[in-house]
Amino acid sequence: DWHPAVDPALLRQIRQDSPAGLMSVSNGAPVTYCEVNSTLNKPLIRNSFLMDHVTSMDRERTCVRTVHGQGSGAFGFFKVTHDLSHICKASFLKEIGKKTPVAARFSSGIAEKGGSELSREIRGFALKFYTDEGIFDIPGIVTPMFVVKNPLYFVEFIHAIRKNPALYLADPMKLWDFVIKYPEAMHTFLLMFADRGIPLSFANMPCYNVHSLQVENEAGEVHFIRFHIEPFEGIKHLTTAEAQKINAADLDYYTRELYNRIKKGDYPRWNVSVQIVSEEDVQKHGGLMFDVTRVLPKCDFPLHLLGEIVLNRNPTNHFAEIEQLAFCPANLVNGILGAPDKVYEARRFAYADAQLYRLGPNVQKIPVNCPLHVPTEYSESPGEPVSYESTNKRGLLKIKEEEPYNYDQAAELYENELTGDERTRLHENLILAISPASEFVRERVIEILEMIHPDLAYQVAKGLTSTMAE
Ligand code: HEM
Repeated sequence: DWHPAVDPALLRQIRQDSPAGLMSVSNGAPVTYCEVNSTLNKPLIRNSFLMDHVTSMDRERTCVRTVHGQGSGAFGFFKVTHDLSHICKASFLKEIGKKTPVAARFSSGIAEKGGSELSREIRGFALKFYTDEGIFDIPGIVTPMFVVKNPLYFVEFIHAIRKNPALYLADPMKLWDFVIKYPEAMHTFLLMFADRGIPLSFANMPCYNVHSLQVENEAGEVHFIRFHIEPFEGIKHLTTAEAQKINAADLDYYTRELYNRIKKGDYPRWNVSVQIVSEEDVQKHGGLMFDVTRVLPKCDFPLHLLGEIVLNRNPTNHFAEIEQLAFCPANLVNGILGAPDKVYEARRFAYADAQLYRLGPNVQKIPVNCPLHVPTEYSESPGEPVSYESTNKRGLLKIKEEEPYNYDQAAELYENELTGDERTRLHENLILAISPASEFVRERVIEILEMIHPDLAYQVAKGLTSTMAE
Protein backbone atom coordinates (compact mmCIF):
# COMPACT_ATOMS: atom_id res chain seq x y z
CA ASP A 1 0.00 0.00 0.00
CA TRP A 2 1.40 3.35 -1.04
CA HIS A 3 0.02 6.85 -1.60
CA PRO A 4 2.11 9.93 -2.50
CA ALA A 5 0.06 12.28 -0.28
CA VAL A 6 0.55 10.55 3.09
CA ASP A 7 3.24 8.54 4.79
CA PRO A 8 2.77 4.73 4.91
CA ALA A 9 1.91 4.57 8.65
CA LEU A 10 -0.85 7.13 8.28
CA LEU A 11 -2.14 5.40 5.14
CA ARG A 12 -2.36 2.09 7.01
CA GLN A 13 -4.30 3.82 9.80
CA ILE A 14 -6.70 5.47 7.32
CA ARG A 15 -7.29 2.17 5.53
CA GLN A 16 -7.94 0.40 8.85
CA ASP A 17 -10.41 3.05 9.94
CA SER A 18 -12.29 3.06 6.61
CA PRO A 19 -15.77 1.57 6.96
CA ALA A 20 -15.83 -1.98 5.65
CA GLY A 21 -18.31 -2.83 2.91
CA LEU A 22 -19.45 0.74 2.23
CA MET A 23 -20.07 1.23 -1.51
CA SER A 24 -18.17 4.08 -3.12
CA VAL A 25 -17.66 5.56 -6.58
CA SER A 26 -14.23 5.85 -8.16
CA ASN A 27 -13.30 9.08 -6.30
CA GLY A 28 -13.96 7.26 -3.02
CA ALA A 29 -17.19 9.07 -2.15
CA PRO A 30 -19.95 6.91 -0.67
CA VAL A 31 -22.91 6.09 -2.91
CA THR A 32 -26.35 7.03 -1.74
CA TYR A 33 -29.12 4.47 -1.44
CA CYS A 34 -31.26 6.01 -4.17
CA GLU A 35 -28.34 6.16 -6.66
CA VAL A 36 -27.85 2.40 -6.33
CA ASN A 37 -31.37 1.18 -6.28
CA SER A 38 -33.31 2.79 -9.05
CA THR A 39 -32.62 5.04 -11.98
CA LEU A 40 -36.19 5.16 -13.20
CA ASN A 41 -37.60 8.68 -13.48
CA LYS A 42 -34.32 10.32 -12.32
CA PRO A 43 -31.83 12.51 -14.24
CA LEU A 44 -29.09 9.97 -14.96
CA ILE A 45 -26.22 12.30 -15.82
CA ARG A 46 -25.96 13.28 -12.12
CA ASN A 47 -25.95 9.64 -10.92
CA SER A 48 -22.21 9.13 -10.30
CA PHE A 49 -22.68 5.45 -9.50
CA LEU A 50 -24.38 4.73 -12.84
CA MET A 51 -21.81 6.80 -14.77
CA ASP A 52 -18.93 5.01 -13.05
CA HIS A 53 -20.53 1.63 -13.68
CA VAL A 54 -21.24 2.15 -17.37
CA THR A 55 -18.06 3.99 -18.37
CA SER A 56 -15.94 1.39 -16.62
CA MET A 57 -17.77 -1.48 -18.39
CA ASP A 58 -17.47 0.38 -21.72
CA ARG A 59 -13.69 0.21 -21.38
CA GLU A 60 -13.11 -2.97 -19.39
CA ARG A 61 -11.85 -5.08 -22.33
CA THR A 62 -8.42 -4.57 -23.85
CA CYS A 63 -8.03 -5.89 -27.38
CA VAL A 64 -7.02 -9.50 -27.80
CA ARG A 65 -3.45 -10.42 -28.84
CA THR A 66 -3.30 -10.43 -32.63
CA VAL A 67 -1.84 -13.96 -32.44
CA HIS A 68 -1.86 -16.42 -29.51
CA GLY A 69 -5.06 -14.75 -28.25
CA GLN A 70 -6.29 -17.77 -26.33
CA GLY A 71 -4.21 -18.64 -23.29
CA SER A 72 -3.82 -19.15 -19.60
CA GLY A 73 -0.92 -19.27 -17.19
CA ALA A 74 0.60 -19.53 -13.75
CA PHE A 75 3.52 -18.35 -11.64
CA GLY A 76 6.50 -20.03 -10.05
CA PHE A 77 10.27 -19.94 -10.07
CA PHE A 78 13.40 -20.90 -12.00
CA LYS A 79 16.17 -22.51 -9.95
CA VAL A 80 19.78 -22.83 -11.08
CA THR A 81 21.09 -26.40 -10.79
CA HIS A 82 24.21 -26.04 -12.94
CA ASP A 83 26.32 -22.90 -13.29
CA LEU A 84 26.56 -21.38 -16.80
CA SER A 85 28.68 -18.35 -15.93
CA HIS A 86 31.60 -19.61 -18.08
CA ILE A 87 29.28 -19.07 -21.06
CA CYS A 88 26.88 -16.33 -19.96
CA LYS A 89 27.20 -13.69 -17.27
CA ALA A 90 23.43 -13.13 -16.86
CA SER A 91 23.00 -12.98 -13.09
CA PHE A 92 19.94 -15.27 -12.95
CA LEU A 93 21.99 -18.11 -14.45
CA LYS A 94 24.76 -17.88 -11.83
CA GLU A 95 25.01 -19.52 -8.39
CA ILE A 96 23.59 -23.00 -7.97
CA GLY A 97 20.38 -22.83 -5.94
CA LYS A 98 19.52 -19.25 -6.92
CA LYS A 99 15.79 -18.77 -7.52
CA THR A 100 14.19 -16.27 -9.92
CA PRO A 101 10.41 -15.70 -10.02
CA VAL A 102 8.74 -16.57 -13.34
CA ALA A 103 5.40 -16.07 -15.06
CA ALA A 104 4.29 -18.57 -17.70
CA ARG A 105 1.59 -18.33 -20.34
CA PHE A 106 0.45 -21.24 -22.51
CA SER A 107 -1.36 -20.24 -25.68
CA SER A 108 -3.00 -21.45 -28.86
CA GLY A 109 -1.35 -20.08 -31.98
CA ILE A 110 -4.36 -20.71 -34.23
CA ALA A 111 -7.52 -21.11 -32.12
CA GLU A 112 -9.26 -17.87 -31.27
CA LYS A 113 -9.92 -16.65 -27.76
CA GLY A 114 -12.94 -18.34 -26.26
CA GLY A 115 -12.79 -21.31 -28.66
CA SER A 116 -11.66 -24.87 -28.00
CA GLU A 117 -8.23 -25.40 -26.45
CA LEU A 118 -7.86 -28.84 -28.00
CA SER A 119 -7.25 -28.14 -31.68
CA ARG A 120 -4.12 -29.46 -33.40
CA GLU A 121 -1.70 -26.60 -33.60
CA ILE A 122 1.62 -24.92 -32.87
CA ARG A 123 1.16 -23.83 -29.27
CA GLY A 124 2.98 -21.02 -27.53
CA PHE A 125 4.70 -21.33 -24.14
CA ALA A 126 5.98 -17.95 -23.01
CA LEU A 127 8.15 -17.33 -19.95
CA LYS A 128 8.98 -14.13 -18.11
CA PHE A 129 11.96 -14.24 -15.73
CA TYR A 130 11.86 -11.43 -13.11
CA THR A 131 15.64 -11.40 -12.66
CA ASP A 132 17.63 -9.17 -10.31
CA GLU A 133 18.95 -7.33 -13.38
CA GLY A 134 15.62 -6.75 -15.12
CA ILE A 135 13.18 -8.84 -17.09
CA PHE A 136 14.18 -11.58 -19.51
CA ASP A 137 11.44 -13.06 -21.74
CA ILE A 138 11.26 -16.24 -23.78
CA PRO A 139 8.10 -16.24 -25.90
CA GLY A 140 8.66 -19.80 -27.13
CA ILE A 141 6.76 -22.54 -28.94
CA VAL A 142 6.32 -26.32 -28.65
CA THR A 143 8.47 -27.13 -31.66
CA PRO A 144 12.24 -26.61 -31.66
CA MET A 145 11.99 -24.93 -35.08
CA PHE A 146 9.76 -22.24 -36.60
CA VAL A 147 7.67 -22.16 -39.78
CA VAL A 148 9.49 -19.46 -41.76
CA LYS A 149 12.97 -18.00 -41.66
CA ASN A 150 12.08 -14.85 -43.57
CA PRO A 151 9.98 -12.51 -41.36
CA LEU A 152 8.35 -11.16 -44.51
CA TYR A 153 6.33 -14.39 -44.80
CA PHE A 154 5.11 -14.34 -41.18
CA VAL A 155 2.03 -12.25 -41.94
CA GLU A 156 1.12 -14.52 -44.85
CA PHE A 157 1.48 -17.49 -42.52
CA ILE A 158 -0.81 -15.91 -39.94
CA HIS A 159 -3.41 -15.10 -42.58
CA ALA A 160 -3.14 -18.68 -43.87
CA ILE A 161 -4.06 -20.17 -40.49
CA ARG A 162 -6.88 -17.74 -39.76
CA LYS A 163 -10.46 -18.27 -40.78
CA ASN A 164 -11.53 -17.47 -44.31
CA PRO A 165 -12.41 -13.74 -44.23
CA ALA A 166 -15.46 -14.15 -46.47
CA LEU A 167 -17.12 -17.05 -44.68
CA TYR A 168 -15.44 -16.88 -41.26
CA LEU A 169 -14.83 -20.62 -41.45
CA ALA A 170 -11.59 -22.60 -41.12
CA ASP A 171 -10.08 -22.93 -44.60
CA PRO A 172 -7.59 -25.79 -45.15
CA MET A 173 -6.94 -24.54 -48.69
CA LYS A 174 -5.19 -21.45 -47.30
CA LEU A 175 -2.87 -23.46 -45.06
CA TRP A 176 -1.80 -25.93 -47.76
CA ASP A 177 -1.51 -23.13 -50.30
CA PHE A 178 0.98 -21.53 -47.91
CA VAL A 179 2.92 -24.79 -47.45
CA ILE A 180 3.36 -25.37 -51.17
CA LYS A 181 4.65 -21.82 -51.54
CA TYR A 182 7.03 -22.03 -48.56
CA PRO A 183 7.98 -25.72 -48.20
CA GLU A 184 10.45 -24.95 -45.37
CA ALA A 185 7.29 -24.83 -43.20
CA MET A 186 6.91 -28.61 -43.62
CA HIS A 187 9.59 -29.35 -40.99
CA THR A 188 7.43 -27.75 -38.27
CA PHE A 189 4.19 -29.16 -39.70
CA LEU A 190 5.46 -32.75 -39.69
CA LEU A 191 5.98 -32.45 -35.95
CA MET A 192 2.63 -30.73 -35.48
CA PHE A 193 0.73 -33.39 -37.46
CA ALA A 194 2.63 -36.14 -35.67
CA ASP A 195 2.00 -36.02 -31.95
CA ARG A 196 3.30 -32.59 -30.91
CA GLY A 197 0.15 -30.82 -32.13
CA ILE A 198 -2.11 -31.88 -29.21
CA PRO A 199 -0.36 -32.20 -25.81
CA LEU A 200 -1.68 -34.35 -22.98
CA SER A 201 -1.63 -31.30 -20.71
CA PHE A 202 0.24 -27.99 -20.42
CA ALA A 203 2.54 -29.79 -17.99
CA ASN A 204 3.58 -32.09 -20.84
CA MET A 205 4.41 -29.25 -23.25
CA PRO A 206 8.01 -28.22 -24.00
CA CYS A 207 9.14 -24.66 -24.78
CA TYR A 208 11.78 -23.76 -27.36
CA ASN A 209 12.96 -20.25 -28.15
CA VAL A 210 14.19 -21.42 -31.62
CA HIS A 211 16.73 -18.58 -31.93
CA SER A 212 20.45 -18.95 -31.27
CA LEU A 213 20.86 -16.14 -28.72
CA GLN A 214 24.23 -14.41 -28.55
CA VAL A 215 25.57 -14.42 -24.98
CA GLU A 216 28.83 -13.39 -23.34
CA ASN A 217 30.71 -14.21 -20.17
CA GLU A 218 32.59 -11.80 -17.84
CA ALA A 219 35.68 -12.06 -20.06
CA GLY A 220 33.67 -10.89 -23.07
CA GLU A 221 33.84 -14.29 -24.80
CA VAL A 222 30.93 -14.91 -27.12
CA HIS A 223 28.75 -18.02 -27.51
CA PHE A 224 25.27 -18.70 -28.84
CA ILE A 225 22.63 -20.65 -26.92
CA ARG A 226 19.28 -22.24 -27.76
CA PHE A 227 16.95 -22.90 -24.82
CA HIS A 228 15.21 -26.28 -24.45
CA ILE A 229 12.65 -26.29 -21.64
CA GLU A 230 11.28 -29.80 -21.37
CA PRO A 231 8.70 -31.28 -18.97
CA PHE A 232 9.85 -33.53 -16.09
CA GLU A 233 6.91 -35.81 -16.87
CA GLY A 234 7.98 -36.07 -20.53
CA ILE A 235 6.49 -34.68 -23.72
CA LYS A 236 3.16 -36.48 -24.02
CA HIS A 237 0.21 -36.11 -26.34
CA LEU A 238 -3.44 -36.88 -26.98
CA THR A 239 -4.51 -38.58 -30.20
CA THR A 240 -6.95 -36.76 -32.48
CA ALA A 241 -9.76 -39.08 -31.33
CA GLU A 242 -8.98 -38.58 -27.62
CA ALA A 243 -8.90 -34.80 -28.07
CA GLN A 244 -12.22 -34.82 -29.92
CA LYS A 245 -13.81 -36.79 -27.09
CA ILE A 246 -12.53 -34.44 -24.36
CA ASN A 247 -13.47 -31.45 -26.50
CA ALA A 248 -17.10 -32.54 -26.51
CA ALA A 249 -17.16 -32.26 -22.71
CA ASP A 250 -14.77 -29.43 -21.88
CA LEU A 251 -13.47 -26.71 -24.23
CA ASP A 252 -11.16 -25.35 -21.47
CA TYR A 253 -9.64 -28.70 -20.61
CA TYR A 254 -5.97 -27.64 -20.44
CA THR A 255 -6.58 -24.53 -18.34
CA ARG A 256 -8.75 -26.45 -15.89
CA GLU A 257 -6.21 -29.27 -15.64
CA LEU A 258 -3.35 -26.83 -14.94
CA TYR A 259 -5.38 -24.91 -12.36
CA ASN A 260 -6.48 -28.05 -10.48
CA ARG A 261 -3.02 -29.57 -10.59
CA ILE A 262 -1.43 -26.48 -9.02
CA LYS A 263 -4.28 -26.08 -6.53
CA LYS A 264 -3.72 -29.57 -5.16
CA GLY A 265 0.07 -29.07 -4.96
CA ASP A 266 1.02 -31.33 -7.88
CA TYR A 267 3.28 -28.63 -9.34
CA PRO A 268 4.35 -28.98 -12.98
CA ARG A 269 8.14 -28.87 -13.55
CA TRP A 270 10.43 -28.43 -16.51
CA ASN A 271 14.16 -29.00 -17.03
CA VAL A 272 15.89 -25.97 -18.51
CA SER A 273 18.82 -26.81 -20.80
CA VAL A 274 20.76 -25.07 -23.52
CA GLN A 275 22.59 -26.08 -26.66
CA ILE A 276 25.84 -24.16 -26.93
CA VAL A 277 27.38 -22.96 -30.20
CA SER A 278 30.91 -21.52 -30.27
CA GLU A 279 32.30 -18.91 -32.64
CA GLU A 280 34.31 -21.70 -34.31
CA ASP A 281 31.06 -23.62 -34.93
CA VAL A 282 29.67 -20.50 -36.59
CA GLN A 283 32.75 -20.21 -38.79
CA LYS A 284 32.33 -23.86 -39.76
CA HIS A 285 28.56 -24.01 -40.34
CA GLY A 286 27.74 -20.33 -41.06
CA GLY A 287 24.11 -19.18 -41.29
CA LEU A 288 22.76 -22.71 -40.62
CA MET A 289 23.42 -22.10 -36.91
CA PHE A 290 20.87 -19.27 -36.96
CA ASP A 291 18.22 -20.69 -39.29
CA VAL A 292 15.06 -20.86 -37.16
CA THR A 293 13.45 -23.42 -39.52
CA ARG A 294 16.23 -25.87 -38.57
CA VAL A 295 17.25 -27.56 -35.34
CA LEU A 296 20.80 -27.85 -34.06
CA PRO A 297 21.49 -31.62 -34.13
CA LYS A 298 21.84 -32.90 -30.55
CA CYS A 299 24.70 -35.22 -31.55
CA ASP A 300 26.82 -32.16 -32.40
CA PHE A 301 25.28 -29.76 -29.87
CA PRO A 302 24.27 -31.72 -26.77
CA LEU A 303 21.94 -30.34 -24.12
CA HIS A 304 23.55 -28.73 -21.06
CA LEU A 305 21.22 -28.77 -18.08
CA LEU A 306 21.15 -25.51 -16.12
CA GLY A 307 18.08 -25.49 -13.99
CA GLU A 308 14.43 -26.21 -13.44
CA ILE A 309 11.17 -24.32 -13.59
CA VAL A 310 8.36 -25.06 -11.14
CA LEU A 311 4.90 -23.50 -11.44
CA ASN A 312 3.38 -23.40 -7.96
CA ARG A 313 0.89 -20.51 -7.92
CA ASN A 314 -2.34 -19.96 -9.80
CA PRO A 315 -3.31 -16.43 -10.82
CA THR A 316 -5.85 -14.73 -8.59
CA ASN A 317 -7.13 -12.47 -11.36
CA HIS A 318 -6.81 -13.78 -14.91
CA PHE A 319 -7.23 -10.39 -16.58
CA ALA A 320 -4.71 -8.49 -14.43
CA GLU A 321 -2.11 -11.24 -14.22
CA ILE A 322 -2.34 -13.27 -17.46
CA GLU A 323 -4.25 -11.27 -20.06
CA GLN A 324 -2.13 -8.20 -19.37
CA LEU A 325 1.16 -10.10 -19.42
CA ALA A 326 3.34 -8.68 -22.19
CA PHE A 327 6.23 -10.85 -23.42
CA CYS A 328 8.78 -9.37 -25.77
CA PRO A 329 11.92 -10.93 -27.31
CA ALA A 330 13.59 -7.52 -26.81
CA ASN A 331 13.34 -7.92 -23.01
CA LEU A 332 16.96 -8.96 -22.46
CA VAL A 333 19.36 -8.75 -19.53
CA ASN A 334 23.06 -8.08 -19.17
CA GLY A 335 24.97 -10.93 -20.85
CA ILE A 336 22.23 -11.86 -23.35
CA LEU A 337 22.39 -9.73 -26.48
CA GLY A 338 19.57 -11.20 -28.59
CA ALA A 339 19.83 -13.25 -31.78
CA PRO A 340 21.47 -12.20 -35.06
CA ASP A 341 18.76 -13.64 -37.35
CA LYS A 342 16.08 -11.61 -39.15
CA VAL A 343 13.06 -13.30 -37.54
CA TYR A 344 14.40 -12.17 -34.17
CA GLU A 345 14.99 -8.63 -35.46
CA ALA A 346 11.40 -8.44 -36.71
CA ARG A 347 10.06 -9.85 -33.42
CA ARG A 348 11.92 -7.22 -31.39
CA PHE A 349 9.81 -4.60 -33.07
CA ALA A 350 6.51 -6.48 -33.53
CA TYR A 351 5.78 -7.44 -29.90
CA ALA A 352 6.45 -4.00 -28.45
CA ASP A 353 4.40 -2.42 -31.23
CA ALA A 354 1.49 -4.84 -30.70
CA GLN A 355 1.56 -4.19 -26.95
CA LEU A 356 1.53 -0.41 -27.36
CA TYR A 357 -1.73 -0.93 -29.24
CA ARG A 358 -3.09 -3.74 -27.03
CA LEU A 359 -2.17 -2.43 -23.59
CA GLY A 360 -1.17 1.20 -24.13
CA PRO A 361 2.03 3.19 -23.57
CA ASN A 362 2.37 2.17 -19.90
CA VAL A 363 2.61 -1.53 -20.69
CA GLN A 364 5.81 -1.97 -18.62
CA LYS A 365 4.16 -0.29 -15.63
CA ILE A 366 1.32 -2.81 -15.45
CA PRO A 367 2.21 -4.67 -12.23
CA VAL A 368 2.69 -8.11 -13.82
CA ASN A 369 5.13 -6.62 -16.36
CA CYS A 370 7.12 -4.52 -13.88
CA PRO A 371 10.71 -5.50 -13.15
CA LEU A 372 11.28 -6.48 -9.52
CA HIS A 373 14.71 -4.88 -9.32
CA VAL A 374 15.90 -1.74 -11.05
CA PRO A 375 19.66 -1.03 -10.94
CA THR A 376 20.27 1.84 -8.50
CA GLU A 377 23.75 3.16 -9.20
CA TYR A 378 23.84 6.89 -8.54
CA SER A 379 26.69 9.40 -8.68
CA GLU A 380 27.99 11.27 -5.61
CA SER A 381 25.82 14.33 -6.26
CA PRO A 382 22.21 13.43 -5.48
CA GLY A 383 19.67 13.65 -8.28
CA GLU A 384 22.09 12.81 -11.10
CA PRO A 385 21.60 9.23 -12.23
CA VAL A 386 24.53 7.64 -14.05
CA SER A 387 24.35 5.04 -16.77
CA TYR A 388 24.95 1.40 -15.99
CA GLU A 389 28.58 0.41 -16.66
CA SER A 390 28.28 -2.58 -18.97
CA THR A 391 31.28 -4.63 -19.90
CA ASN A 392 29.56 -5.60 -23.16
CA LYS A 393 31.90 -4.41 -25.80
CA ARG A 394 30.72 -6.37 -28.80
CA GLY A 395 27.49 -5.95 -30.69
CA LEU A 396 25.42 -8.68 -32.30
CA LEU A 397 27.22 -10.80 -34.83
CA LYS A 398 26.41 -9.98 -38.46
CA ILE A 399 25.43 -13.11 -40.32
CA LYS A 400 24.65 -13.97 -43.90
CA GLU A 401 21.49 -16.03 -44.19
CA GLU A 402 21.17 -18.33 -47.17
CA GLU A 403 17.96 -19.53 -48.78
CA PRO A 404 16.51 -22.29 -46.62
CA TYR A 405 17.60 -25.83 -47.32
CA ASN A 406 14.22 -27.38 -46.76
CA TYR A 407 14.11 -31.11 -46.69
CA ASP A 408 17.14 -32.74 -45.05
CA GLN A 409 16.05 -32.24 -41.44
CA ALA A 410 12.40 -33.05 -42.22
CA ALA A 411 13.64 -36.31 -43.83
CA GLU A 412 15.81 -37.02 -40.79
CA LEU A 413 12.82 -36.42 -38.49
CA TYR A 414 10.62 -38.80 -40.50
CA GLU A 415 13.21 -41.51 -41.00
CA ASN A 416 15.06 -41.59 -37.69
CA GLU A 417 13.21 -39.71 -34.98
CA LEU A 418 9.55 -40.67 -35.29
CA THR A 419 8.59 -44.15 -34.12
CA GLY A 420 6.51 -46.44 -36.35
CA ASP A 421 3.34 -45.54 -34.40
CA GLU A 422 4.09 -41.83 -34.62
CA ARG A 423 4.56 -42.16 -38.37
CA THR A 424 1.18 -43.92 -38.67
CA ARG A 425 -0.55 -41.16 -36.70
CA LEU A 426 1.27 -38.55 -38.82
CA HIS A 427 -0.12 -40.18 -42.00
CA GLU A 428 -3.64 -40.28 -40.56
CA ASN A 429 -3.58 -36.66 -39.37
CA LEU A 430 -2.11 -35.40 -42.64
CA ILE A 431 -4.74 -37.29 -44.67
CA LEU A 432 -7.48 -35.80 -42.49
CA ALA A 433 -6.08 -32.28 -42.87
CA ILE A 434 -5.21 -32.38 -46.59
CA SER A 435 -8.34 -34.11 -47.89
CA PRO A 436 -10.54 -30.95 -47.89
CA ALA A 437 -8.02 -29.09 -50.12
CA SER A 438 -8.45 -28.95 -53.93
CA GLU A 439 -6.96 -31.66 -56.16
CA PHE A 440 -4.33 -29.22 -57.46
CA VAL A 441 -3.16 -28.36 -53.91
CA ARG A 442 -3.24 -32.01 -52.79
CA GLU A 443 -0.99 -33.00 -55.69
CA ARG A 444 1.52 -30.21 -54.92
CA VAL A 445 1.60 -31.24 -51.24
CA ILE A 446 2.34 -34.85 -52.24
CA GLU A 447 5.20 -33.58 -54.43
CA ILE A 448 6.71 -31.85 -51.38
CA LEU A 449 6.23 -34.96 -49.22
CA GLU A 450 7.95 -36.97 -51.97
CA MET A 451 11.00 -34.71 -51.71
CA ILE A 452 11.07 -35.33 -47.94
CA HIS A 453 10.57 -39.09 -48.04
CA PRO A 454 9.06 -41.45 -50.66
CA ASP A 455 7.31 -43.53 -47.98
CA LEU A 456 5.67 -40.43 -46.46
CA ALA A 457 4.35 -39.37 -49.89
CA TYR A 458 3.21 -42.90 -50.71
CA GLN A 459 1.31 -43.43 -47.44
CA VAL A 460 -0.43 -40.06 -47.57
CA ALA A 461 -1.28 -40.37 -51.29
CA LYS A 462 -2.67 -43.88 -50.69
CA GLY A 463 -4.79 -42.62 -47.78
CA LEU A 464 -6.05 -39.66 -49.79
CA THR A 465 -7.06 -41.89 -52.70
CA SER A 466 -9.15 -44.16 -50.48
CA THR A 467 -10.67 -41.17 -48.60
CA MET A 468 -11.65 -39.56 -51.90
CA ALA A 469 -13.10 -42.84 -53.18
CA GLU A 470 -15.42 -43.17 -50.15
C1 HEM B 1 8.53 -12.66 -37.68
C2 HEM B 1 8.14 -13.50 -36.76
C3 HEM B 1 7.14 -13.18 -35.67
C4 HEM B 1 6.36 -12.09 -35.47
C5 HEM B 1 6.27 -10.82 -36.31
C6 HEM B 1 5.58 -12.32 -34.26
C7 HEM B 1 4.66 -11.45 -33.71
C8 HEM B 1 3.94 -11.65 -32.57
C9 HEM B 1 3.03 -10.70 -31.99
C10 HEM B 1 2.73 -9.33 -32.56
C11 HEM B 1 2.52 -11.25 -30.86
C12 HEM B 1 1.50 -10.62 -29.91
C13 HEM B 1 2.22 -9.93 -28.76
C14 HEM B 1 1.29 -9.35 -27.73
O1 HEM B 1 0.26 -8.78 -28.08
O2 HEM B 1 1.62 -9.44 -26.53
C15 HEM B 1 3.10 -12.55 -30.72
C16 HEM B 1 2.84 -13.42 -29.70
C17 HEM B 1 3.53 -14.58 -29.51
N1 HEM B 1 4.52 -15.13 -30.31
FE1 HEM B 1 5.20 -14.36 -32.02
N2 HEM B 1 5.91 -13.56 -33.75
C18 HEM B 1 6.86 -14.11 -34.58
C19 HEM B 1 7.50 -15.31 -34.42
C20 HEM B 1 7.40 -16.09 -33.30
C21 HEM B 1 8.28 -17.18 -32.97
C22 HEM B 1 9.50 -17.61 -33.80
C23 HEM B 1 7.85 -17.68 -31.77
C24 HEM B 1 8.40 -18.79 -30.94
C25 HEM B 1 9.63 -19.17 -30.90
C26 HEM B 1 6.68 -16.91 -31.35
C27 HEM B 1 5.98 -17.11 -30.19
C28 HEM B 1 4.98 -16.28 -29.73
C29 HEM B 1 4.25 -16.51 -28.49
C30 HEM B 1 4.41 -17.68 -27.54
C31 HEM B 1 3.34 -15.45 -28.36
C32 HEM B 1 2.34 -15.26 -27.23
C33 HEM B 1 3.03 -14.59 -26.04
C34 HEM B 1 2.06 -14.49 -24.87
O3 HEM B 1 1.72 -15.53 -24.29
O4 HEM B 1 1.65 -13.37 -24.56
N3 HEM B 1 6.44 -15.96 -32.30
N4 HEM B 1 3.96 -12.79 -31.79
